[in-house]
Amino acid sequence: MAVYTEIADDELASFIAGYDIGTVLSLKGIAEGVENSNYLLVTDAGPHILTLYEKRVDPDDLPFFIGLMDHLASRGIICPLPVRNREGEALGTLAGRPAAIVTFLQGMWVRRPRADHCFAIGGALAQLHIAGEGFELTRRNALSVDGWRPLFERAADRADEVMPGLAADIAGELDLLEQSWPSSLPHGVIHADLFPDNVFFLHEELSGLIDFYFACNDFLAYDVAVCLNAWCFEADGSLNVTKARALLSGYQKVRPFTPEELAALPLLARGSALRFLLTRLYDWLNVPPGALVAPKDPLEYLRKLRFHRTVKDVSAYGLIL
Ligand SMILES: Nc1ncnc2c1ncn2[C@@H]1O[C@H](COP(=O)(O)OP(=O)(O)OP(=O)(O)O)[C@@H](O)[C@H]1O
Ligand SMILES: N[C@@H](CCO)C(=O)O
Repeated sequence: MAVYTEIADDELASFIAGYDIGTVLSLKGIAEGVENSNYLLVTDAGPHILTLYEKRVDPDDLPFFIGLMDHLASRGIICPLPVRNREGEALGTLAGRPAAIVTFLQGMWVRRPRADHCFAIGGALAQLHIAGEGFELTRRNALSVDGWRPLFERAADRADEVMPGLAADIAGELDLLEQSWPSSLPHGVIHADLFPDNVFFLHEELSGLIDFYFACNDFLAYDVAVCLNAWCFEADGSLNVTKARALLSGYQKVRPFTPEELAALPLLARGSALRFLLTRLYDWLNVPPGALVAPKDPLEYLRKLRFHRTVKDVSAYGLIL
């Protein structure tokens, strides 16, 4: 459960008094997520999500995230809409943290994605990439290749507590990725964290995308690589080729890959695996005292990384060249 910051009743009451959303009926910490503190806020106007932004969110990035949700929603992507207070502001301060209220989306995330879910998410990702065109703000991806070494350096001396030899394995991978990372591929706004727990389905249909707090400008195919890793592997660490093919086909149907993107995908998948290995490793070693959070397993991403090291081309992901 991710609730890092508790909210006092009087603070909540004065925060909500600035909005036209009625009076508070209940506020419950949400037992999911690891990044921010999320609450289900029910008022007599209905359910909302109240988010307090925590450590990994730079407050200067919040206008990008809020503006992006508005932009994408206006172009047909089903995502939370920031709720504005009477002064027209979507961002405020609550319990000493930057805070926002967004609309509540119906649906549930899928614990065990099937190939049809993967096909749907591929299509939705491509739609998101197209809908992101024309968004006027930009945000550098702080967790792309040039952010990995500084992150590793903050965890390196304790990495072998998680698994003997892990630090050396990561160091070798970093060297390789820094040398071979692509310098130009089609780019635009990416979600960068579109895991199953950030995608809702309702009655078997994709019903919404959430959690835009890693969104940034980067290679579009890197976002595909993030999804490939998050949606298409089995619990035992093996790739499910049927799911991978479904995800990539769902994407291509909406936005065909360029040959350069296809050629780069195995490397992008390695980079994406390393990115989540590193953030999970750091979080595993640095759980804040008293926080209600279950850190995620870094080694799941080491297994994915090792798989991609064996991949020669996208036929390993079920695509026919
Ligand atoms: N707009 C929304 N509508 C409905 N439920 C939501 C909404 N936003 C968040 N939630 C609920 O809160 C949970 C955590 O939200 P979110 O994924 O944004 O948190 P996070 O801490 O940033 O998580 P993550 O670890 O995925 O980065 C979601 O799994 C979902 O149950
Ligand atoms: N989706 C991330 C957590 C949120 O950044 C992970 O599974 O590591």
